[in-house]
Amino acid sequence: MSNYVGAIDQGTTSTRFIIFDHAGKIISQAQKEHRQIYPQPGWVEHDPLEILNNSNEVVGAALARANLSGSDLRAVGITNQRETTVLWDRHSAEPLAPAIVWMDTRTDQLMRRFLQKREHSWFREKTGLPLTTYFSALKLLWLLENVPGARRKAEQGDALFGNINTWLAWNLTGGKDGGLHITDVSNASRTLLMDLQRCSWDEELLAEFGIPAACLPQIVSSGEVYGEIRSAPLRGTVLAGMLGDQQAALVGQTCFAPGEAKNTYGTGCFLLMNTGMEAVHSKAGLLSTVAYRFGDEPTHYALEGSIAIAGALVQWLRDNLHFFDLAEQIEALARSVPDNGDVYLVPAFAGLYAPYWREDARGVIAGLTRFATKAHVARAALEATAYQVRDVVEAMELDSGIRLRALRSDGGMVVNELLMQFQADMLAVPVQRPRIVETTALGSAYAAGLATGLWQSTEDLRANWGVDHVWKPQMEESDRARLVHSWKKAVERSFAWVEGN
Ligand SMILES: Nc1ncnc2c1ncn2[C@@H]1O[C@H](COP(=O)(O)OP(=O)(O)O)[C@@H](O)[C@H]1O
Ligand SMILES: O=P(O)(O)OC[C@H](O)CO
Repeated sequence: MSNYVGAIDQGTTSTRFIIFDHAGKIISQAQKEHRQIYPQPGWVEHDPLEILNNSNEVVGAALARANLSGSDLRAVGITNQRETTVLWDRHSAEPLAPAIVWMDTRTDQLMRRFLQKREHSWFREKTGLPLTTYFSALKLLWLLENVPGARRKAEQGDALFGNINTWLAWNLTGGKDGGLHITDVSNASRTLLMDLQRCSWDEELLAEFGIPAACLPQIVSSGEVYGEIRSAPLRGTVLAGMLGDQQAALVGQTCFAPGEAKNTYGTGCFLLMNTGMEAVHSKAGLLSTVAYRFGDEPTHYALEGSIAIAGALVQWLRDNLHFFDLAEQIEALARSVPDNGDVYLVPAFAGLYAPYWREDARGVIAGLTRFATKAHVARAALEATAYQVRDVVEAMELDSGIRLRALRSDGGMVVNELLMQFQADMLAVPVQRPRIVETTALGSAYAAGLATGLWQSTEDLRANWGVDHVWKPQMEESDRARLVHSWKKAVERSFAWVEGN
């Protein structure tokens, strides 16, 4: 039997397909970006068909590069941008509308409607999540209320809801000719519709939101043989893993013991700490979420600090302000000045997520003087990610009572040395980058490989983890305190921009 496992990593910015071997080494990979669609302020959409086509394209390209076919893979896992909501017609396989992306805020009016009746705590107790625009429930409800005919189709089971994992899995396993309509526990825990303890759809929540059960996928584990892949180019292998991308990175970083944590710097930034078989309810503004459940093993939980805008701010400077042509050029620009020149940028483009959860916040640039240049703004943009992560770590330490000793990092931004050093300085603990930085894809490959016997247990996987680089804190405590103080002032300035909340 083959020792290769494939992972489809469908992220907010791009889709990758990576083939790994038993040691977690990359055998082949391909990647493609998809369009970000912004029809109105606050709206962010993706085209589900473009994502499906890109996924098939990168799979084909990576297989061809390694001269392999689907049947040369032992199994395939999917990992995905979470919460992003797709509703499609099961007979035509056509989406009823563009996918509503996780950071889209069009549902803020809907959110207020529900908050007039219920407190955040009611939703948190059941799901581990506050009621915000971030999670899938309100996005799905928006589609049911705004797309003509959608509610009727959903009630009759003719329209299917899914996050991107479900959409891809359904298409891979047969689509309109009998594709599996499934989601894994980690993705289901991000819908605001799943009971976090029982890991099943919660009838009270479905009734509260008016969501028909007939359109929901079946909740399955994160690693088991779900079924055969029936579409090209992966025909000949099985689908055996599914994990939300942030949970997949936790697995790829082998954070299997309570207290072990990772931080992924991508479009957004997501810090997850494994809390073992207990869902710890946060008092400091973090989320409680499912980390993973492999086959019949117990469900593992995590505390999560979600930051909506990290790498997306770099993209915004590139695409909207035309500061540079390539994301990586931000580093040279930011390094051309010795410090931030007292400029602070709070990227509250989608409100502020953890630990603030302020829907009414919007982006601000604070501290501007005639001295400030484009380079200071670029530096402030990079620093913003590190400050936001610091805020989340503070909350994580409060909730867990565990003092972080080092931060395992990964994601597209970890090639940025300036950011990584500044992060170590802001946290006053070392920041580590592992040898294999494609931890998200690796995590879902691990899920699929565990389900098909390539690895026997999670403990087996630890051997594949090793450090490539460590950034040690170098900043004086007094400098750190001064910078953090100004950042917190800037955060306050971003609040209550949107009125009527
Ligand atoms: N050298 C760099 N410095 C800072 N940010 C970068 C750099 N290279 C890429 N990025 C940012 O990283 C993000 C892409 O990371 P990735 O992990 O692929 O994202 P995702 O999984 O969300 O699609 C983009 O938002 C991009 O702006
Ligand atoms: O695709 P990423 O890496 O930006 O991750 C997005 C998150 O899953 C959103 O919750």
